[in-house]
Amino acid sequence: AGSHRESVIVIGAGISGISTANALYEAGIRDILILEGSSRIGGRMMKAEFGGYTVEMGANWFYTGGPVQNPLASLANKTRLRTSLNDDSNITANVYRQEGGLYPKKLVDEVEMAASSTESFCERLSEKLAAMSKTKGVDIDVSVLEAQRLFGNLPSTPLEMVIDYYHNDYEEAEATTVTSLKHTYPRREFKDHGKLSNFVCDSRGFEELVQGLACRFSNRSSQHKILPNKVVKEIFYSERGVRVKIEDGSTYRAKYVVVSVSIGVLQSNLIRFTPTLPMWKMNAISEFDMSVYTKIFLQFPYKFWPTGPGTEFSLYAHSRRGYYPFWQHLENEYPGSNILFVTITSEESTRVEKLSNEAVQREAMDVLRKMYGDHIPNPEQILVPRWSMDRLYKGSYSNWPNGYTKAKHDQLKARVGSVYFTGEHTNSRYLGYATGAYLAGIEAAKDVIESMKAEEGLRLSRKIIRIS
Ligand SMILES: Cc1cc2nc3c(=O)[nH]c(=O)nc-3n(C[C@H](O)[C@H](O)[C@H](O)COP(=O)(O)OP(=O)(O)OC[C@H]3O[C@@H](n4cnc5c(N)ncnc54)[C@H](O)[C@@H]3O)c2cc1C
Repeated sequence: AGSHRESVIVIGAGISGISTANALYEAGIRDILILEGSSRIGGRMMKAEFGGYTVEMGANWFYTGGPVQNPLASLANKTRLRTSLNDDSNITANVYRQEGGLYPKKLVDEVEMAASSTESFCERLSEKLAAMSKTKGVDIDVSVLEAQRLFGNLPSTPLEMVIDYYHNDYEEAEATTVTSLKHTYPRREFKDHGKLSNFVCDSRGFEELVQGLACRFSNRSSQHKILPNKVVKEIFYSERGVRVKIEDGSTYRAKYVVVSVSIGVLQSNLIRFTPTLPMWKMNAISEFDMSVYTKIFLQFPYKFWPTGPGTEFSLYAHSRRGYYPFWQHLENEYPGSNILFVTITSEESTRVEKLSNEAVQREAMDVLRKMYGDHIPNPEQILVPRWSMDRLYKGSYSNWPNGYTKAKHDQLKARVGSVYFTGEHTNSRYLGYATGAYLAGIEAAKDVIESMKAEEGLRLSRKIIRIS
């Protein structure tokens, strides 16, 4: 390897990298090389076999029912992905107190109503800030928590905190102190694509959708290649092109490189750029936020939780915000699987991901015994994904922090010479979501094609000058 020069090298075979390659292929570009650090395609769309069932360690949901067709839904249709519609409309009936026992639904409904009006206020304030920023020509923003304070509804009791968690942290996987109001509210993903929550429960996994995209171009007759186990450690770039160095000692050359690794990986020192990236680029990278979202799966010898309509989701209210707060059972998707999973995020995630499985199980079981009583059995299996610890991800997905301007985000996705950037974090509308990653891939491919055309034009005009 190394002597042949490709047109484009794509780093990463997650949905954005594969989407880039597919869009380039559709534009007629044939010599593309995809270098993937792990042994598989799919990136953060990642299944796991757990207790005889397939669960999703990464992306799990896509949203439909809105005015804009979700491109992921069409891809899911093509692959005939098995999904189930999640329904959280009865969640206020399933909120547990720290010491056990359910809160009265009426009380929770009141807190939920207050949280919903806070959310409406946040949406209105966000639109006002956007308008003000435009007229004044400066980016004016506040954090979600500051907006709540302005509205006069700062959650403080365990019940208020867990409902607020469910409205905010559960979506952004980050604390409300960090998250930008203006770039988060209203949530475009739901406004555009809809609020129908399609939960992927397919033995081929959500990643099958990425496989399906890759199949379009990576057949034997095409020169597109996807090479697994190629961890990129250095990118040399100049006017003439790029040279990409792999940990295994191999080197690949191309005219252009598209980097699709997560913002967490860009913030780490896994990939060295030579020459060093300019200061504006490094600042844009280091000031963005990578959140952590952890789904912990537990399989039990038998069910001890309620099943049937309206039982799918439960909340656990603890005085420590975000302590094992969000529970879901898989009885609708996989009847008889006896699987529960709990979602934790941000600081709790980074804390828990450092613990042993045994320690996590002890904490989770203490919570479940508060919720369901002392008699319940220990799980037979536990699965703890550790996204923040994995050097190929360094977290779960990006989050737009308060104070980060649109101009800075433009710099985050801007190319540096022949180095292009894609990935979910580069899509300003649906960042964090797999849909955003897919669309980001198409955007990056367009940018590369434009450069190719510009260069072709330059070459042609030089020729014309020479002839005349
Ligand atoms: C726990 C969790 C839950 C989520 N839930 C949802 C959800 O329900 N719905 C939703 O829409 N989105 C969800 N997401 C987000 C979604 O998974 C991502 O937005 C999307 O998959 C990102 O795709 P990507 O191509 O941008 O990045 P990635 O999938 O990270 O792809 C980048 C690829 O680059 C590779 N790589 C990294 N470093 C190197 C290197 N040095 N050399 C070579 N290769 C390298 C990685 O292995 C990876 O395959 C979730 C994510 C997580 C982690």
